[in-house]
Amino acid sequence: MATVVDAGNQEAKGTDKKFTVVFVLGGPGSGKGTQCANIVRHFGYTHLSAGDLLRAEIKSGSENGTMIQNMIKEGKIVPSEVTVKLLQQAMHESGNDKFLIDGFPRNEENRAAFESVTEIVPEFVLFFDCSEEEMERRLLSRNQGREDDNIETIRKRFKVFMESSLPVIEYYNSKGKVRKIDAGKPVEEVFEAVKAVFTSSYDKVPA
Ligand SMILES: Nc1ncnc2c1ncn2[C@@H]1O[C@H](COP(=O)(O)OP(=O)(O)O)[C@@H](O)[C@H]1O
Ligand SMILES: Nc1ccn([C@@H]2O[C@H](COP(=O)(O)OP(=O)(O)O)[C@@H](O)[C@H]2O)c(=O)n1
Ligand SMILES: [Mg+2]
Repeated sequence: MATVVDAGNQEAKGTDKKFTVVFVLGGPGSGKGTQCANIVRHFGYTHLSAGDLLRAEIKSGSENGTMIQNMIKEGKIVPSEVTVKLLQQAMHESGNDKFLIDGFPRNEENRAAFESVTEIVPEFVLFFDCSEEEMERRLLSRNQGREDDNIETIRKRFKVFMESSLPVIEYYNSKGKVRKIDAGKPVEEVFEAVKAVFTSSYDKVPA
């Protein structure tokens, strides 16, 4: 496994730049995964959820599995080295060249590591803005059997989002890359706003 990734890294230096990437960010339960499924159907991107890749890594029995599982249970952010490798590997294996990267970068370390390893600059950053009250309600009724969808871990994830992830969104905002969506509305209404962002990104250079 490591060999594949290392080969990817070497070849990729410079060549990953051919990939188009949209980062999909927002608090836990803001609807990132739900909207990504819609975007894939309409716009032909491949959806890569950093959380899903980490959960698959736990299931695969990888040597990092226990460490990843403990961090997810505590709502902490897994070291970038692990997550960037999983993302890079998934991009290379997909056969596509357009990606929605969901739930990443979640902190400054994630952002800097991805940028230096892949040299990819995101096309734009979709930011799902939603109140904690609504996100909490959604997470508590998500029913996917996730070990981190309990009130104790949810509170920790909200704290990490405010302290570590919002600054990354601010960083991209200062570069004019953020497309903010009101994610507190029903799924269909949120998707209308999302579609408008993708449609206009094809016609014009972002202001
Ligand atoms: N706009 C919405 N209104 C109400 N419920 C939603 C909405 N978007 C997503 N959900 C539900 O909320 C939960 C969390 O959504 P999900 O897409 O998994 O969010 P995230 O990936 O940001 O954590 C899921 O059960 C999903 O069905
Ligand atoms: N870039 C990332 C993304 C997720 N994760 C971990 O995976 C957990 C679940 O992430 P997720 O994106 O699936 O969660 P949601 O925002 O979809 O609810 C996070 O709380 C982190 O513990 C991470 O460490 N680094
Ligand atoms: Mg998700």
